[in-house]
Amino acid sequence: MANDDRVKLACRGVWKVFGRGAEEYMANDPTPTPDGLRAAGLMAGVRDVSLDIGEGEIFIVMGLSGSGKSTLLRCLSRLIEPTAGQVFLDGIDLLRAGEADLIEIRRHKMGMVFQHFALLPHLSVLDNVAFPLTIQGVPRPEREARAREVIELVGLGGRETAFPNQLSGGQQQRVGIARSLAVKPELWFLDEPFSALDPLIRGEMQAELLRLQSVLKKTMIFVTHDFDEAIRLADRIAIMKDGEVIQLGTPEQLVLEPADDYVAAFTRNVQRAKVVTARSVMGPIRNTSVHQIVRASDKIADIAPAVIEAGSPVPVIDEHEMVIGSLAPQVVIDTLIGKDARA
Ligand SMILES: Nc1ncnc2c1ncn2[C@@H]1O[C@H](COP(=O)(O)OP(=O)(O)OP(=O)(O)O)[C@@H](O)[C@H]1O
Repeated sequence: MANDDRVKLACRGVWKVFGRGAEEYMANDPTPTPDGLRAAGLMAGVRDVSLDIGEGEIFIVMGLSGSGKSTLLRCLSRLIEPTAGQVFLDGIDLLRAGEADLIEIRRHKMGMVFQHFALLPHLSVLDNVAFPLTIQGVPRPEREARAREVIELVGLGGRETAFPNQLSGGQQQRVGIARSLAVKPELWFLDEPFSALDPLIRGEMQAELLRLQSVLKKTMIFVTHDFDEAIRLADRIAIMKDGEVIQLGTPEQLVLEPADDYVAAFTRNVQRAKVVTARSVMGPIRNTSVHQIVRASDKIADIAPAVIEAGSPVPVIDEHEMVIGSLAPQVVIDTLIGKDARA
């Protein structure tokens, strides 16, 4: 997260320990080892996680099955009660909110999308999407207008009267997304929302999500076990293993400097040129007569043809249009073929 970004959601020292007597055990030993817990018949789904998630950020939680992703997401949304730790939404301690406040916060500030969320089979697309507003007591004309707006937004305009069983899996997922957006959530939790879809539809839905985000600028916490999906969507990725966040960084940071073999195993098959930026591989400023120019934030894959075509080093500019380095065609080629250009 950039320094000047506002923190929307934060957590400090969050633990979720499963098993009878977990609270008492944690009260006696606030930093238990996995072995100690096992001996007591307990198990930590989430171990001591602290995060700051910026407003408008797409924050991905990634890891193998059983690593604790869903449990962390549920703790952050307080769908389940953490055993220890704090969660702050806009600086307010969510774990101290009373039941009534929590219902209000969930209804008005949080949206949730799950892999298998139940659309109501006897309700039309319009009524499914308007359903959360019905619960809020929003009058019919207003809730239908809002529902039509979000149905349009997710590309289902014209299908308002269809029933769920008349829609494809991808379309049903769009209805679920529209329904979660109907209440204009500030925080959007998505737990493996596209995992049940075939690869082609999945790719379309990822593109759709990025398009929606460019318009809506929600704070998004998105769980996936698919690293390709993570790097396509993420501003930052938290990698989880055995309940812990073992690395947190941009896709580029994870690919260039994986913290350990577990992270490296995810990044191995990633096309480096799709995540590495000019800033990471550029050389010193050079005098050059080339007319081409690239931005420090440009991905190598996107600028490769232009730089190779230029035939000699191309100036690199930052967000203030200042020249901060140069990018040589050979470095671009090395990145494209997966050779570590920084070596
Ligand atoms: N209610 C529960 N009681 C006991 N153990 C649980 C409970 N819920 C989750 N766990 C355990 O906590 C660990 C983390 O589970 P979690 O569902 O968060 O993993 P995940 O990374 O989301 O996995 P997946 O990708 O398979 O959904 C797992 O070992 C799981 O068995």
